[in-house]
Amino acid sequence: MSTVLAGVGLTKKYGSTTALAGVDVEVGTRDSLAIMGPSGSGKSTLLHTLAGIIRPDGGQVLLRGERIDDLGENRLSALRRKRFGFVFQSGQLLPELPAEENVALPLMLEGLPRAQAVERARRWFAPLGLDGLERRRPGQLSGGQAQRVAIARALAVAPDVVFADEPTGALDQATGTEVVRLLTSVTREQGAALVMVTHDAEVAAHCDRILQVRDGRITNYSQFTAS
Ligand SMILES: Nc1ncnc2c1ncn2[C@@H]1O[C@H](COP(=O)(O)OP(=O)(O)OP(=O)(O)O)[C@@H](O)[C@H]1O
Repeated sequence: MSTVLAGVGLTKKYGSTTALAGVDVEVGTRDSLAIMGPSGSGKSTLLHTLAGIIRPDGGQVLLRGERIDDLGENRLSALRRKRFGFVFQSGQLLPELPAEENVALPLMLEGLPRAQAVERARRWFAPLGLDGLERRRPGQLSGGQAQRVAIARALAVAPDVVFADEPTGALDQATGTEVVRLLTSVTREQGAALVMVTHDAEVAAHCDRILQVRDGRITNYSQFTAS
């Protein structure tokens, strides 16, 4: 496995609460990692630390071998925009923009002219089963369709890593399964790595590996060979 993103000896405290107590983790190209664990165990802190949103107190985050946790805020936010994609539980699409413009937005932020960005964005609709929904606004989409638009938006910039925080949390079981199946397969096809927090074991089972966190420590690392 060629490592894309690694966390080495990550620690984070909030006052007297230890959110991360020395975590080592890595993900590779076309690799997917699910982070599971009880409420308050440190899952979100770990995801946000790997994504350069939270700075660790100790340890390092390395993207393709280069340290990113000590970059200045401007460089770090530019890096997040270009090299990472994000899928949240819900509510991340801009309600006033059609789906295709929501997907095009990260490309426009990178300086691509609007027409080209929308043209590139449209290519994502068929692979994600969204054909014909390009001009719908988020309020005119089902929860599952909106999450698929969010996946397209996360992948539009061809990121190294996609981070997903409870991406199926607002969906029913069947829709959630369909969304996670697309998320894992499309991310893999694009050659990106996927890091996903979920409390749902069925959703986690779509990933190559599952990491269990408790009290800020990894307690179990399981690997699937047949995914
Ligand atoms: N900004 C913060 N300020 C203070 N304490 C925090 C902060 N963020 C997280 N914590 C604490 O750090 C610990 C880990 O929190 P974290 O959100 O990472 O857990 P989690 O496993 O994602 O939980 P959940 O499943 O409930 O979302 C918890 O005890 C939490 O209360």
